[in-house]
Amino acid sequence: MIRSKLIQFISSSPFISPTSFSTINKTFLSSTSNGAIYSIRMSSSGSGTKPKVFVSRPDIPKAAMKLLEDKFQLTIWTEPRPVPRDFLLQNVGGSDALYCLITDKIDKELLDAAGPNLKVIGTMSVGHDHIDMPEVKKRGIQVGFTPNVLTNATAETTLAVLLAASRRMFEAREELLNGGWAKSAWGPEYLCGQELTDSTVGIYGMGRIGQAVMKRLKAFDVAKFLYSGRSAKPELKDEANFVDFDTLCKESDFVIVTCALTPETKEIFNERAFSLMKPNCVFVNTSRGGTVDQEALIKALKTNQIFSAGLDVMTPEPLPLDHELTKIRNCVVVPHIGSATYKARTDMAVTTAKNIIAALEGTPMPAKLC
Ligand SMILES: O=C(O)C(=O)CO
Repeated sequence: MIRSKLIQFISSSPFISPTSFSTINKTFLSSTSNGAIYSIRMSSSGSGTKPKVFVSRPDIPKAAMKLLEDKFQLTIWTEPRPVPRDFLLQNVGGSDALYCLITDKIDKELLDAAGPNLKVIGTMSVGHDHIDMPEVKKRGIQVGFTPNVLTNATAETTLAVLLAASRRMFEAREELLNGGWAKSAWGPEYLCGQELTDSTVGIYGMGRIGQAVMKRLKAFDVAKFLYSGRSAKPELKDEANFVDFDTLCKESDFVIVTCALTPETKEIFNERAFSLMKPNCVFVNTSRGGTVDQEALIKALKTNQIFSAGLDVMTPEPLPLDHELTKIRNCVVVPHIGSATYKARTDMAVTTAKNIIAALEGTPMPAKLC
């Protein structure tokens, strides 16, 4: 309310033209081509010689901001939501580095807007499908990312959605709240689900996160682990069998997707893949929504072709409130919280800051993508 009043006041202020900045305690206001006024914070006067870093979110863990503030002139988007595209395009120009998130699309248009000074992009993520990598490489821009530090948190989330989907936790809560439990009481088949004990678990994409998921699932007395993806990993020969994609779909009681989104994995879980799966199959996705043909998944869930799904990722994100996925009984959906622990997010932010510092100071990045 106060903010919208402030914006109204600023909009009608004769001192602020559509392209000008106005100082309010180091917070600057800028309007976009459609007339909306947003604010950014600048960490120093702007006339210094420090390299310029655009930070696309204000709620970056403090430990990382401190590292950046000490060395650079920062321009920081001030609202805890993704920076509007047109605003980013208008304000990123002249930056030496860009601190971005998976919600920021880094494409040719954005790189053009940033201009020739841009030397490094630090993405606070392990996934990088939001970055046009060929274009970035062509321009000689370095990219840093955050592998390893979010592996455990994401593996934990994978288990959480797997168990919620296999043991029908969302349905159970609904029953508790809507009186269903009061009606049926304890019943032999009431809210029964699928058990991991003696099951076959298939992991698609046995990278760092896939392996961390397998390690945790071993405690559940799984009978067999299968995995599929680009290539077999000899070091896993005693723990899991490398199989082709169809075998993974056909033989697994749980199919878990932990691969990166690439042109090869785009919508690889399609109608045909779901038709191969067992009716008791629990499908879990904590990678990217784009690996799934969502209409095909919805059909497979509605027709009980598979038992249930646990999804941390989907298309689009955020999911509209009335989206079909939110209404399907046997689908557990959570809002992309894979790496959402304080520890992981702090480590991701610090790694991103260190990547940017290293690139701008000409030393090796802790986690370099290119
Ligand atoms: O790091 C990533 O790629 C994420 O999806 C954040 O959880």
